[in-house]
Amino acid sequence: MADAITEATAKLQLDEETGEMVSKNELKKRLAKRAKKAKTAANKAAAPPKDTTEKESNAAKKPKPEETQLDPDAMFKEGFLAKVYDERPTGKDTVTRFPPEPNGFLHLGHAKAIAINFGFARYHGGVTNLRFDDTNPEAEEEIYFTSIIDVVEWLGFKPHAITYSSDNFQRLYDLAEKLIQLEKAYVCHCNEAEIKLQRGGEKGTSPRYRCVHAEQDVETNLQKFRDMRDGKYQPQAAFLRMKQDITSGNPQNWDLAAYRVLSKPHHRTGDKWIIYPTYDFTHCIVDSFEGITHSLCTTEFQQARESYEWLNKTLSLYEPMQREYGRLNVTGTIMSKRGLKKLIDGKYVRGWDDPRLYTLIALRRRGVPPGAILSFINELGVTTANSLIQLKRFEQSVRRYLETAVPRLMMVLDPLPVVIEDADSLASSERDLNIPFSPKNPEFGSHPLRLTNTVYIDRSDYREVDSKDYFRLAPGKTVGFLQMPYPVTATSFSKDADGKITEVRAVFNKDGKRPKTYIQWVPEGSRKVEVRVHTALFKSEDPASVEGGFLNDISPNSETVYTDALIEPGFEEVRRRAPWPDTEGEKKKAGPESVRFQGLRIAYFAMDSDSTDDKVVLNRIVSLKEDAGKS
Ligand SMILES: Nc1ncnc2c1ncn2[C@@H]1O[C@H](COP(=O)(O)OP(=O)(O)OP(=O)(O)O)[C@@H](O)[C@H]1O
Ligand SMILES: NC(=O)CC[C@H](N)C(=O)O
Repeated sequence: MADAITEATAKLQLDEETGEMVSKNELKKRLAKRAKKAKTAANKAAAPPKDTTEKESNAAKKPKPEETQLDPDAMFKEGFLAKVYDERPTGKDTVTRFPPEPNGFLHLGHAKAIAINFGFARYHGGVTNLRFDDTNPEAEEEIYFTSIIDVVEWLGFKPHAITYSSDNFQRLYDLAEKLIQLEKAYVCHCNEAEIKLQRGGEKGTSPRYRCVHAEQDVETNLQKFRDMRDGKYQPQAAFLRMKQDITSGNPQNWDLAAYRVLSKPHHRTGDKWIIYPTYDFTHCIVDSFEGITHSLCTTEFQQARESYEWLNKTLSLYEPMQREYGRLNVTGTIMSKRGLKKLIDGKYVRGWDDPRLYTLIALRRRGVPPGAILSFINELGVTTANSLIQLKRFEQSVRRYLETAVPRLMMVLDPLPVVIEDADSLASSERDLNIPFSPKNPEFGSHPLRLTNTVYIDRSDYREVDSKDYFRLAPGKTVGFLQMPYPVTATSFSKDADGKITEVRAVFNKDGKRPKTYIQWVPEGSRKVEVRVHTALFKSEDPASVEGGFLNDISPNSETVYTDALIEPGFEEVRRRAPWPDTEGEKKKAGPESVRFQGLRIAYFAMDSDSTDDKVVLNRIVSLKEDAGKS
């Protein structure tokens, strides 16, 4: 009997509706029963809600997670990115770049750009540069540089070179002079209102025209441009404009700015320069300098492709190919830098890396593995359409990834002692348990666990008054305790003056049937940990459009802290053996968040950066089932 139970518990599955571990057969029975019930309900309804019935019966035969894992290179093998490659099949000579502006922390959307640019080159045997697009000294700070490099590596990518647009300031300047000499650029002194009129007025519908400055000769333009460089103009008093094609239907051809006076010291070039090249002037040229074969960016740059191509062609430079993919946006959160800053300054969250945010440093702190982020992006696929994804879809991907990637441990959030009165009757082999870290994968190994006379279960798994639809522990009731040799029957309980149950007493049921339901427990001497369970920070799907702004949409209880949770001793080994899983990006530098595990019947957890050697703080990465814990 004892062996049979220990063996059987290894094969238990989670009943997502009740949160219990049950045998495969029992789960099948329950699902079939629920499907039948749903079907009857559906048939009874006036308009037959066919969808519901289908959904329910689909739930009963959900494919196993392994069966739904996608080829990690799927997004490069077919669809948009495969077509882009076919236009220019460069093989091992493929060179891409990921070009963030170092003016904030990267967010989940950027992970798509990283996965695409680095993944595309890697898939074709080429390389990728991490390029800091640092042409705007007004917003850049050192901390962003370090954090961006860290995040790229954490996602498992190695930049071929880390480059800076600013390293090219001299070459860019020389090319600007060349453009003037080619009569394709002029120094303009118009103000914003005048420029707007030249570009067709407020609606862009009145006739477009060039200002007098466009008529200046090369010498005048060169002199004025040098004067800009030498500090003879205040910001806004002069700027260099490209002479493109104002008759074109594309605003990106309407004599865009190439250089402006900013008079701000730059974090790399100091006060060497007071004029700075614009994005439109810089990006295509630096792509060309770096020999980029495929310059992949988001669709808001589609119109800019014309000026991108025009400039390299006009300057007779090597021409990279720009192609555009859809942005990744997620609902129910804020990702803009300004929005995040408000949340942080207002102390609504713990910082830029608060586990409730969707910056990549926050997802990392929360414990989301880099591989889960990459597989989420791969699953979404890449097209030219922008995608608006619900957070629960992201969480579903993370959950699916974690299911086979991390070990399982028993823990209780709100411990309730259970004294097993006949525990001393056990043989020592029944007390010294050996628990596998994974029910399926023997490579995860196992750890010893000693069954003590008093164990702790979660308070929510005990009820003072039993009922028919309740399957866990109650007076006189028997349930399985995961991995224990015998089922346990509750005999009595005690309460304190406030009516709170303080202790349950129980005995083994050595001759009983195999129980249908199993709950988790931890032995005496388990480690006390603080557990933080976060739910969505915002109440609505679209916080930005809530009246009065997104601060009015903040959920009052997005963080629950359990200060007295207990985790079984197997945790120490899980901690020692981190990272879980052992991926490229975490091998080199595994932070506390790489200590990940499934807390049986509760959720997936990771260690928080607030942890010390003595005090362990855990974050919930994601629940075991959709919507659990949502307020
Ligand atoms: N939501 C997104 N989905 C996919 N790619 C993105 C997204 N946001 C930015 N990128 C891409 O990441 C690269 C570097 O981004 P950069 O920091 O310059 O972007 P950004 O547009 O300023 O981002 P944000 O304003 O959202 O912080 C660019 O190629 C950009 O197109
Ligand atoms: N072409 C691009 O990928 C754009 C990158 C650039 N740093 C930006 O503004 O967003």
